[in-house]
Amino acid sequence: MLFDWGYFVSLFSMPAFWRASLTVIELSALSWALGLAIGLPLALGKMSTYRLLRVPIGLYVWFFRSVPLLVLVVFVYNLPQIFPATGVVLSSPFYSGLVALVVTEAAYMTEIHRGGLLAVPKGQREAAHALGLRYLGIQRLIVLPQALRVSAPTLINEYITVVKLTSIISVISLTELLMVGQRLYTQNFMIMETLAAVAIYYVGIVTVFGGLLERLERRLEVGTRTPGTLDEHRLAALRASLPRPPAVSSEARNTGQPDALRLNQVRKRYGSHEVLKGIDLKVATGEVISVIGPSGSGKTTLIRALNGLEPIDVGEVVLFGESFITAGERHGGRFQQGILEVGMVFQSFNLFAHLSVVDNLTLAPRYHARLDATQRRQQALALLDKVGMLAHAEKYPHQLSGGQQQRVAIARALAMAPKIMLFDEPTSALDPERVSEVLEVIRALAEEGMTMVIVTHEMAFAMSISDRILFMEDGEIHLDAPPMKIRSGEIDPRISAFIGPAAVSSGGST
Ligand SMILES: Nc1ncnc2c1ncn2[C@@H]1O[C@H](COP(=O)(O)OP(=O)(O)OP(=O)(O)O)[C@@H](O)[C@H]1O
Repeated sequence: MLFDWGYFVSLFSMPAFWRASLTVIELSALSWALGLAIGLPLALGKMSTYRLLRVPIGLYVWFFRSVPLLVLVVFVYNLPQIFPATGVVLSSPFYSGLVALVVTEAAYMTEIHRGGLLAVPKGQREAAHALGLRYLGIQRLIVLPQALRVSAPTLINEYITVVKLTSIISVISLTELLMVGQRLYTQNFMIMETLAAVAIYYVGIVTVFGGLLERLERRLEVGTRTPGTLDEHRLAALRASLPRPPAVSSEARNTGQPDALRLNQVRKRYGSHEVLKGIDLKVATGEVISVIGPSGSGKTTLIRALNGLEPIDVGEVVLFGESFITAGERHGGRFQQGILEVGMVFQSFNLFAHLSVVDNLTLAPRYHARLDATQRRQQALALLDKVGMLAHAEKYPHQLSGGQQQRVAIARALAMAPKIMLFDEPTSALDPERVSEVLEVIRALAEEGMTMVIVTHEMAFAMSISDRILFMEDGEIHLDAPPMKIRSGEIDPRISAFIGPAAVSSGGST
């Protein structure tokens, strides 16, 4: 039997096929978009620490990924037999098909989104938290934009799957493409020509809409964006238009003001391992404290406890004379206000990878509705200038070296005008030749009078910049002394050896 090309071609001008194509487009787009929207909160719920959310969502995903779509479609279409009230909607094959597809797609999308959400580094959530963003703000501004980019190729693939799955809805007599074709070939027996045309209609829909989504994906991809460095001429013009960066908000020390920070008997354990064993500490306004000690002694845990990134089990953190964090309590108005007064810089920078350098700086002020958009940008540029990064303002984090990223991270923390800066091993992830550029920025802040607590392994730097050095070991502070006392040799020789003779005798150089 020959292939009837004339008949085959005539099928592309048949209104019934075009109407059916429209049905397929509507059904697939709606199912995909609703599945995508519903899958997102389900994925967040499935990752939640609350069992009451996690378990039912897990069961939903397991069940609806296991049930064949065909079975579900027929079941939903016949639901009015049990619940007559549902007939208002479900007697329509389109809406029955839509419900079945959405229920199935939401289960698949939950897992796709979960993959995207897991791909966003935890450090970025912590950086956002340290900038005072709350859960929903962190999800909306940091996590979801990046998670969606990660899962975009799989989401687009899922759209193509949905387009093809709409053919199953023909089982309940929806006049989609396959149904129109079936009606034709049962009358004229031109099976091959009709099915070939049906296939081409599907291919056309997938090509057009899948292609559009892929274009959108490419536009959203930041990894391919490579804005350049500003040249000297533009840099000079920009610099001339900038305001002075905000001054460090520190009052003169020893003026009878309460301590900037005070820790009262802070304890923290992980399981049976007590990592902080009743830490008492006072940091006066304008003071620079360096925390040193062997690996695993609790330095990072201590500094993370100072801004609530790590909950404490016992004790209290007091900020400028007011209770800030107590055991088991890291929320409420005082905590949210306090967190804005404490800036944090992380070992691994934790810049927001989907935002340009300048947008990294404006994000938190925008979230907290500080200044207007122009002022925020001007302030951000001024801070970038202060850390020597103005020429790179429009770049993305992936375009920067480690030292440059860390300088941006410092400027980002400063954008919220904190009264205290915490540094958690700010140079540990850097190549040796990049260390000094970051240390110089920290030194400049110290000279301006910023109150700072710095966890560091840079002994000479700590000795040169600090008012006091804390030596931690096994969750306790074994030494709290000014560098002068360390240099005078009045301390435990073991600690002196840890600091190293070169650093002890250096008296200043880094
Ligand atoms: N989330 C966690 N769960 C369990 N144990 C942890 C956790 N975080 C830290 N610890 C443990 O607490 C102890 C102190 O860790 P911490 O990171 O505070 O030490 P550190 O002095 O900063 O070390 P380093 O200089 O190597 O960074 C270590 O024994 C570590 O294994």
